[in-house]
Amino acid sequence: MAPSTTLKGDQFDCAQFEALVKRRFFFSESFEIYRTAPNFQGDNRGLYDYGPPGCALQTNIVDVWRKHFVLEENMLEVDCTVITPETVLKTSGHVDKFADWMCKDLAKGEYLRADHLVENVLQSRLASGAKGTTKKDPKLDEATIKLYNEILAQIDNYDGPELGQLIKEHDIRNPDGNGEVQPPIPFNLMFRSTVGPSAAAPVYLRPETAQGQFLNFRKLLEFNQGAMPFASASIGKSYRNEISPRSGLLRVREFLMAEIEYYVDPDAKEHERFHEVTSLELPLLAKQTQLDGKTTLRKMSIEDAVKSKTIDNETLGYFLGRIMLFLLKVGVDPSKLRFRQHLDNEMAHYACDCWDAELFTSHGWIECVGCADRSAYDLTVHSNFTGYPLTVRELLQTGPIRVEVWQALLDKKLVGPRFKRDAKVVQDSVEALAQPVLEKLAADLEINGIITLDTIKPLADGRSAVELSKDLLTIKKVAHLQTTRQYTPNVIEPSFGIGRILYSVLEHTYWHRPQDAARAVLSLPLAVAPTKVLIVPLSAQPQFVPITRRLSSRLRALGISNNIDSSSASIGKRYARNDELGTPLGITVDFDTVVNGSITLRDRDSTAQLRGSEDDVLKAVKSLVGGNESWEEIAQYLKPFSTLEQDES
Ligand SMILES: Nc1ncnc2c1ncn2[C@@H]1O[C@H](COP(=O)(O)OP(=O)(O)OP(=O)(O)O)[C@@H](O)[C@H]1O
Repeated sequence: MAPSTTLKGDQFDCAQFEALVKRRFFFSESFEIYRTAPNFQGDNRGLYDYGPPGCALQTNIVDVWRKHFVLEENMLEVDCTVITPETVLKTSGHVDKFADWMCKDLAKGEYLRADHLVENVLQSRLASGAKGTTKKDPKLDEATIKLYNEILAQIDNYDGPELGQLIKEHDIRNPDGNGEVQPPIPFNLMFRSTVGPSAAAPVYLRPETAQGQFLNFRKLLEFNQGAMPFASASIGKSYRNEISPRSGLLRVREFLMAEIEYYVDPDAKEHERFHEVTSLELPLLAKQTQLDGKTTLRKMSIEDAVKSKTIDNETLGYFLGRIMLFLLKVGVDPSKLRFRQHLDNEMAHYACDCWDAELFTSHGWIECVGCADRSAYDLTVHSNFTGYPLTVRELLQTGPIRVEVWQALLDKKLVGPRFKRDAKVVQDSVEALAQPVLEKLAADLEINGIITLDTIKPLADGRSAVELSKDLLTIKKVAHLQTTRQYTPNVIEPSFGIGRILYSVLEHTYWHRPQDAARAVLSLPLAVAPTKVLIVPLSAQPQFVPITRRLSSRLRALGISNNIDSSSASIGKRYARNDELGTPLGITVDFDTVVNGSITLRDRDSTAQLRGSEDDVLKAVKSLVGGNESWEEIAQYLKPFSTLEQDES
């Protein structure tokens, strides 16, 4: 796709940008040197390694994320396993439904993601057909342009058969070779394996961190002393066997996710900190706008969006606001951010509203954060399958009320002698049964006279189920005065793809100096820049060595990452190299330093320089890194300096 991002008034140059990322080793393809090795059978598409600046940038983005969400909101962080039993993902719906529609080009033996195929072909027809210079690309008429734009505006709304219809109707072919493609079929995106030498137990690599959080809900609620609402959070790798990963870090098969699950009473989706975000203006692309075939953004305050029900509820609105603040903090360009509402077909069947934070890059608009109201779906299905209540019990505000509930009673005189050491486990397993499970078991017991109950812990002989007959167990409806209310929380889930954010930030902060297209800069914010300070001695003179070492050690003691560049390159070249790495500050040590101890501080973006004593400059650096003072403020106590500026060219 043609690059159309503009930065600081210049045309974004995709090739130059990619060369920088590679040259400075932010990231690169995994197993790269094997690609050309003889008989290499592997497929390394969608797999990437991060180099030193990429690692540091990722760590810093995650660090800002943790402070912005986990610490700021007292979220309960968990770290769960990647390897997940099939049963868990069958229950969550992933085994049956976590699939994309795929077309095969039989002639080429290529697999293509159906929605991406339609999107790419129509977009390139629009791009070349607007000019209509060749026979192959005749000028498109107004009606076709309108139709293509309408299809593109709701491309995520089509299911497989509908995509198949579009492919047929518009004669869409594989752009690589122009071959016809087969009708779309679903392809499950999860990587499957087995555990243990017997290979009997099927497992998957998790496609999201969410399920591990849901399964620990009960323990998290207890940890939180039963108080609602609350959030859990998790940062970890997820795996998706993408059909055709082609857009670098944006579509990979292994990626770092940071996910929040906010558990809230379904009848009270207000948020106590909503007032903090009400006046924030979000660039919204609502469902109706897309259905009208348009992509016009509407700026709306969060307060108005929630009031008008454009955004379903306060909690969802609150998180969209917090997501925007986070993205801006790590360096996203606000003019390249939008929140797009999911269309009905695109949204999971259980979700009631869903918005994606999308960032504009040279690959078009890319979803970087999904924010969905998943209702009570996940906790309910896991609870129903396991019989383990994933619910909340709260005192009724209205006082006691009379209700009918299912009650299970074990005959204590019989249970002890029959189950001996296992009697307590059996008793606890019966008590853990949720109401819908009890209702079903009551019917089974009535019909069969016996039921099989999965126990919450293994029994002494290793089994994990017992049979209970009518003489032992009675399940009946009883009336009682209810003083508490039990409900399954709804879950609001902001889900971040760290790699997509990192890549977009690199694109958004990339530009080059107007006087020289070869001098590229990454204006990464101080908070996420891989290295905060570059220390450069004017030359390789030995007298500078103890000074640069001391400066480095003092900065380390302040917790500020730094790097000494005492290579023989000119000072301008050394600064240029570090501008490409996004290093925001530079300290220069020169002959005056040896005489009077003064050093120079350079600002990456403006190349402005200030001079002062070592103590004053380090104080200024600490202030800048901590976000306590701006460049203009430190200029009040440091002196302007310009001599070195000429050396930079
Ligand atoms: N293949 C991938 N590579 C990198 N990041 C991804 C990938 N798939 C998902 N993500 C990230 O995880 C986040 C949450 O995942 P979600 O399931 O909502 O994505 P998705 O809707 O499947 O994405 P897409 O439609 O682009 O495939 C996304 O917003 C994105 O940042």
